[in-house]
Amino acid sequence: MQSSAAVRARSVTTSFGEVRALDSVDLDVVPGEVHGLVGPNGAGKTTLLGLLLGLAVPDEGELEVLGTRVGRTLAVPAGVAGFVDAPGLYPTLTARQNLVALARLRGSGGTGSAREVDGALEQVGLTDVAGDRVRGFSLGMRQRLGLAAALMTRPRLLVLDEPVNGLDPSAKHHVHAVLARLADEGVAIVLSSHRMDDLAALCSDVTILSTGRVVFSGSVDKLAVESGELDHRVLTSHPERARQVAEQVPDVHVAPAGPRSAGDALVVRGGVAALDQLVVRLVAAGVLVREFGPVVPPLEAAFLALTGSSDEEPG
Ligand SMILES: Nc1ncnc2c1ncn2[C@@H]1O[C@H](COP(=O)(O)OP(=O)(O)OP(=O)(O)O)[C@@H](O)[C@H]1O
Repeated sequence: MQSSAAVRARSVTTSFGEVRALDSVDLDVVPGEVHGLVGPNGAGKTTLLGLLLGLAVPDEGELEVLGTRVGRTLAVPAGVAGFVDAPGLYPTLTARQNLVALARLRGSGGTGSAREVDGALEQVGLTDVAGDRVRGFSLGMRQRLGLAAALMTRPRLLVLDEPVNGLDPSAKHHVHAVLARLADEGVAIVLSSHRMDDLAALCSDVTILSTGRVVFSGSVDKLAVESGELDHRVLTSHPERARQVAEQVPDVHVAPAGPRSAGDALVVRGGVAALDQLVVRLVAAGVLVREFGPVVPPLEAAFLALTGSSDEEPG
C-alpha cells in the first residue's frame, strides 16, 4: 500500500478496553482536499484525528499518512501538524512567545524567527494581541493560536479538532479563508466539527462516524441527496386556502396544524416533482408563496438519518 494520497486508511480499528472507538474505518484524503469528520459525541472523531497526528497507533488495519505507512511507534508523521481537543499552549507566555517556544521545541522546520511568527499571527488574525498573555485568551483565540503554530511548520497535512469552535462569525470567516487558501496550495486538511453548516462551508468531502463506524463517506453534494424526502415549511398569503390546495396534490403529505406549522405556515413532505406541483397549484389558485424551504437543512437531515440521532416523528 503506497500512494500519493495524504491519508489512506483501511480497516483501521482502535479499542479502549471493551470500547471500539474505531471499527474497521476506511478514509481517503487527497492533497488539496478539505475533509470533514462529523459524528455524535463518542463517535470516534478525536481518536481518528489522534491516529493521523501520531498520538496513537491503530490496533488493526493499515494507515498511510503522506505516503508513509504509520508504524507501531508513536511519532508525528513528517509533514503533519495540528491538534486534538485543544492546542497545547503556555498560558503564562504571550501569543508571540508561545510561537517562538513551540518552533524551538520542534527543532525542525521553522526557526521561530520574528518574521515567521508575525506572519503566522497575521494569517490567523491575532496580530493585535500578539503581546498578550495566553492566560487571558478566549477559546476561539487559543484555537487560532494553535492554528498559527501548526501553520509555522508548513504542513502538507493539517489535522484540526473543532477549529472553528468558539469563534465569532468574523473570526470564523477568517479561519475559513486561511484553510481555503491552504487547500488551494495543495495542503490536505482533515478537521472535525459538530456543525453541519461549518462543514458544508469548509469541506468538499465528509466522513460521518457513528459509534466508531463509517456510515457515510463522500462529497458534501452526495450527502445532501442522502437526506431523502424532507419536511418543508411553506409560508403563503392565504394559509387556509393553501392547506386546501396542498391536500389535493398527489404525493404531497400535509402535516396536521400544530406547533411545527406555527405562524400560519404549512409543513409538507413529498418528492421534488410533487413539491414543484404544489407551488404551481398554489400560484394558479391565487395563493402567493412567500417562503418555501426545508424545516431541517438537507445536510443536517442526512446526518440525523444516517446516525440514527433523529427522534423526530415524520411529518
Ligand atoms: N483514552 C481513552 N480511554 C478510554 N476510552 C476512550 C479514550 N478515548 C476515547 N475513548 C472512548 O472511545 C470512544 C470514541 O471517543 P472519541 O473521543 O474519539 O469520540 P468523538 O467523536 O471525538 O467524541 P466527542 O464529539 O464527544 O469529542 C468513546 O466511547 C470514548 O469514551
